This record gives sequence, C-alpha cells and structure tokens, in this order.
Amino acid sequence: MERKQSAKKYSLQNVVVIGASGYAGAELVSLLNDHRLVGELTLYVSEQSHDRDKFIAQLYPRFKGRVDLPLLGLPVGTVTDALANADAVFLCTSHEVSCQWYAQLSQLTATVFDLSGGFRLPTADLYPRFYGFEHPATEALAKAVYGLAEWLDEEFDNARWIAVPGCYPTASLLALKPLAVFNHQINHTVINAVSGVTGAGRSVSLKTQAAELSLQGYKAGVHRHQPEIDYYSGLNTLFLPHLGDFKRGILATITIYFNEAPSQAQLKTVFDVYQASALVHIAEGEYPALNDVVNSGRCHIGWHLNGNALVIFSAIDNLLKGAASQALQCFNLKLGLPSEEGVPL
Ligand SMILES: NC(=O)C1=CN([C@@H]2O[C@H](COP(=O)(O)OP(=O)(O)OC[C@H]3O[C@@H](n4cnc5c(N)ncnc54)[C@H](OP(=O)(O)O)[C@@H]3O)[C@@H](O)[C@H]2O)C=CC1
Ligand SMILES: CC(=O)N[C@@H](CCC(=O)OP(=O)(O)O)C(=O)O
Repeated sequence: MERKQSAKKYSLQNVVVIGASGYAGAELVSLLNDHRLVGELTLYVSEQSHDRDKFIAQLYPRFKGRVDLPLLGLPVGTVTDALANADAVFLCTSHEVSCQWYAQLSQLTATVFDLSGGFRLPTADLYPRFYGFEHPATEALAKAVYGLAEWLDEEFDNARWIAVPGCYPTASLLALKPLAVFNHQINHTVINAVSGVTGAGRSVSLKTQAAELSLQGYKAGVHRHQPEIDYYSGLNTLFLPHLGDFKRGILATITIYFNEAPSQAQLKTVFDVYQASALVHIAEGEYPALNDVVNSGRCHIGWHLNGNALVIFSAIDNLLKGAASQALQCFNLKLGLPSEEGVPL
C-alpha cells in the first residue's frame, strides 16, 4: 500500500528529461515546470532530432509564456554537466533507448525514473519475445524497482532506477492488486482494455492517422503488457488491448471468474485499501468514464459482483496516471513529499 515517507530533502532538485518532446515527456515537462521543488530543468531529444534546438513551446503552443526551455540534442551515453549534476533523470524514450542509457546513468548520483518498459520485466529472456530485442543490461533488472505508486514497498526507498509501469498495466493492476488474497480462488481473468491513440506516441504511423482510426483489437494475449500484468498481479490473465478513435485515456474492463467468489463484504474490505488515497477512487456499482479522468492523475474504479464473476472497470489518463503523473508520484515519494503533490486532480 502507499508509502508514507517522512520529508527527507526539501532542497531544489536539478532535473533532466530525456525524450521531452514526446507525448509522455511533454506532460512531464508541464508537471515538473510547476513543481515547487524543481530547480534547474533541462530537456533533451535525440542528437538527430528534427526538433533539436527548438523551444518546447514551438511544438506545444500551450507552453507559450509558461515553459521557456529549449530541446537540446543529446547522443545516447553522453554525460553532460546537466546529467552529472542531476538529482533526478526522467527517461521518456523508447524501451531500447532507455536500455542503452543504463550503463552511463547508473553511474551517476541521480535517481532515474524510466517511463519505458526497458526495466519492468523480471527476467531478460522475456525481452526478445515481448519487446523484440535482447536486453543489454540484464543484471539491472533485479535492481530496478517497479513504480506502481500506490503499491510500493521498502525496496523503493533505496532504488536508484524506478521502472514506471505501463499504461495498460497501471489501469489493470490498481484493480487487481487488492484482490491478491483471493488469487487462489480465481479460475481465470480477462482484461479488455481500450486506449486512446496518444498511447502509441507522437511519431507518425499509418495506424494512428485520423482516417485509419476506428475501434479495433490487437496483439491478443501477446502484447508486451501481458507478462507485466501477470507478473505484478500474480495471475495468468488474458489481456486484450484495443485501439480507439479518441485521443486520451484507457478504460480497462476486467472480468474475474472465481471458483468460489468472495462475498460483497469481503470485496468491500479489500478495496478499502484505497480509502485514504487522493488519486484512486473506487466504488461498488459505479461505471467510470474516460471523461472523469482525462487530464487528471486519478484512477477511477467501479466493481460489480455477478454471481461468480467480478467485473471491474478501471479508467485512467494514459499520459498522466499511465505515465507522467505516476512518474511524478514516484519522484515525490523519493523526496518524502505526499505522492499527489503537483499531480492534477
Ligand atoms: N504514450 C503513452 O501513453 C505512454 C508511453 N509510455 C512510454 O514512455 C516512453 C515515451 O512514450 P511517448 O511519449 O508516447 O513516445 P513519443 O514517441 O511521443 O516520444 C519519444 C521521445 O523520445 C525522443 N527520442 C527518440 N530517440 C531518442 C534518443 N536517442 N535520445 C533522446 N531522445 C530520444 C523523441 O524525440 P526525437 O525523436 O525528436 O529525438 C521524443 O521526444 C515510451 O517508452 C513509452 O512506451 C509509457 C506509458 C504510457
Ligand atoms: C495505443 C497504443 O499503441 N498503446 C501502446 C502502449 C502504450 C505504451 O506506450 O506502452 P508502455 O506503457 O509499455 O510504455 C501499445 O500498445 O504499444
């Protein structure tokens, strides 16, 4: 359950964002720019980026008059002064690029908050199958700590590399983790989840063009989030992702078939784990909508027991709770701040 840490260091932090021009990176820049404990903020894109040396407000006009920072080009592995002096580095890069950075960044004093999936899985053998590449830093997988912000344990306190969870796994795991005591009673679990198109990132591709958008499933049971959800839930689920024709948000509809279902009262008790949480709202009988959570760092969960089937709807903003604001929660907790500090409610 959520870690309540005592305040440790309330000094201004030097912060670096690598991959700052992407969808997740830009959300993070917005949050960090307004954070009271962020001092120096340095933004990087790739060395060969078309956006190199532009100001981020040129890409995102909503930053005009608010965030006056350039996007600097950075070759992978080059340790600049900003990196050497950083207290925190956020990697908003692809899985492969995050992995390539491990050797250099792990030598620095900064804590790394990696938004990619490069360090989320427990063993290297899963990477070729689910990510399509051999993991270059297999020993690091045991050191990285999974940053599902409401479910951190004491390992988080000493970790220097935080693997911020994926967007679909965040929506799924916040619903599934309270049920762990009943896992042995579960027969099977199916997760149907629909994501907005920003989940695919900012780079141009045919499937994300407006004219192509529809509502369609993909990678049934073989998506890279399948092993992530299973490992951190302790279940063997069937994960069925879908791409929707909207911009932001994920709605995961989770159906759990029990051999012997817990009672309504038992379910209420386990879901009460979020009672004090500022960011996770859970209620029996509710049907959360994306409109309730888009542009907010909250997760809304509604549950319904129908005989031996428990149906749980879980809604998040993929770019916030599914990426940037969850990373900010981890940053806050490392500093001893309340996890929701600076997170849009
Ligand atoms: N979008 C989402 O909903 C979520 C995304 N994530 C993860 O967050 C990460 C970023 O995702 P997203 O923002 O969608 O991706 P984008 O494609 O929108 O952004 C990627 C960013 O990385 C930069 N970049 C690419 N190569 C390098 C490099 N070698 N060095 C430095 N910067 C580089 C890009 O800029 P340029 O190419 O111009 O250099 C861009 O700023 C991914 O790992 C993704 O899986 C996690 C949860 C949710
Ligand atoms: C709609 C869409 O394409 N979503 C992406 C997942 C989002 C993401 O960026 O993946 P991580 O959470 O692992 O970082 C996908 O299915 O590949």
